[in-house]
Amino acid sequence: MKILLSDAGKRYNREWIFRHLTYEFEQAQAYAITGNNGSGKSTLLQIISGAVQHSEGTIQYHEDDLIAADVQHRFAAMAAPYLELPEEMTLTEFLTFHQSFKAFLPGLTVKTIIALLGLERAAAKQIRYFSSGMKQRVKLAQAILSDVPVVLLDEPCTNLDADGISLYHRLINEYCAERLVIVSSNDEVEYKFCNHKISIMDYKE
Ligand SMILES: Nc1ncnc2c1ncn2[C@@H]1O[C@H](COP(=O)(O)OP(=O)(O)OP(=O)(O)O)[C@@H](O)[C@H]1O
Repeated sequence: MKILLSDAGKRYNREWIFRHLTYEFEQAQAYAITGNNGSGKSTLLQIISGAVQHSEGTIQYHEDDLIAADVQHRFAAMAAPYLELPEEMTLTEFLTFHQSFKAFLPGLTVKTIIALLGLERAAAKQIRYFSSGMKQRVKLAQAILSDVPVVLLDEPCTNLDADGISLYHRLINEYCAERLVIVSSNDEVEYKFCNHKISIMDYKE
């Protein structure tokens, strides 16, 4: 799996958020997108995920051949503070539902994932009653444990306590070595495992 950005740019109204971004993301590598608040890190990650449309240039996913733009989303999973969980579902219902359209990594079941997250006692609780840190653990699990080659993480340690941060590092170490991981963050705790760093500030006009 490769993601190729060629002369990519994004403009909101008259303001270019970034421009002339040419970059190759490769399998089994981890990338950090860094930059000041409001510089465009989340925007770039959402463009890579396909959730936001870029204004110029191209974003291509390749796996042997070029992957059509309308099916790129099948190859990536994302966790972000602004992506909501279905509040009315219980944790078990949500993970079962998720699995019906995006399988989890081989060997993982809804039950083992709940145990991995340390959320056994909340398995039958509606997500609306979860704390912000509990929700963040669930978001990380659905992104990192989905059976997809590309994992996109926006501010992955938002709302996590020390145990939650250890869980995050454990999930990365155990499940991400062979995948293409991109983290958008300003906090080294979130991206210290990344072996490539992209500063969005280098792609301002
Ligand atoms: N839908 C939108 N319409 C107009 N402007 C937007 C929109 N979304 C984001 N922006 C602007 O794009 C810029 C980049 O925002 P973005 O959220 O990508 O920054 P960021 O680097 O992730 O910030 P932070 O570190 O605070 O999370 C900001 O100036 C923001 O106001």
